[in-house]
Amino acid sequence: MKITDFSKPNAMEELVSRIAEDGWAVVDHFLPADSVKTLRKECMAAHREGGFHVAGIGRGGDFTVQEGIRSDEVMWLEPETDSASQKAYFTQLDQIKQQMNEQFFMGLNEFEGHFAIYNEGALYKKHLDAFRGQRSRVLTVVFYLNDDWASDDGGELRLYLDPNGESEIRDIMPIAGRAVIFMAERFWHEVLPACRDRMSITGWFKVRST
Ligand SMILES: O=C(O)CCC(=O)C(=O)O
Ligand SMILES: [Fe+2]
Repeated sequence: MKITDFSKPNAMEELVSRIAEDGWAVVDHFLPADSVKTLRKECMAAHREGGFHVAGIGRGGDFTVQEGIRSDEVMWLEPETDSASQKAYFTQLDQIKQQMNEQFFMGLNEFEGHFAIYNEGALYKKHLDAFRGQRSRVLTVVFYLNDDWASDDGGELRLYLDPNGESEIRDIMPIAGRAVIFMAERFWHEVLPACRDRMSITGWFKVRST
């Protein structure tokens, strides 16, 4: 699996062309290690303070909590945050947005995202992120905050590259500083259960709905 190293020169060009060509990309060192560490601390502190809620499926009147399908807890991020690390994350995302819009006319607009904690054993079964009939969520970005993640910890993001089948999959470990970016309407994916707590920021770029 090709991984773009964001600490190397020309990584941004490589990343945006991979998203444009393949529809998905994996990036390591998306933020400096100390920012990732701070984000992890902020995530844990907010959780301790009770800021999270059990995630659900669907929207508005269709919203339901179904722990057999999805069992993470989330807390939405505030765009006007005081946190320097959250600002650094938003700044990185903004660069990607600008490049995707300038080079590939993607029309990405606002970003909405949340911290997520998957407690030991939690999962998110195979799904698509874009709600049917709505074209607002176009690009998914998942960013991982987990130190020292080992291959037998589980918790991989399983990405299905073939929209019609299950043969072409990629299992991606949720290691600290790694981002996975993919087209929200195109890629089915799931979160496999882990044997330890798993933390991330998941979010979506939207296009203006007309
Ligand atoms: O945490 C991940 O790897 C993916 C999370 C996800 O699929 C979602 O929140 O929609
Ligand atoms: Fe998802």
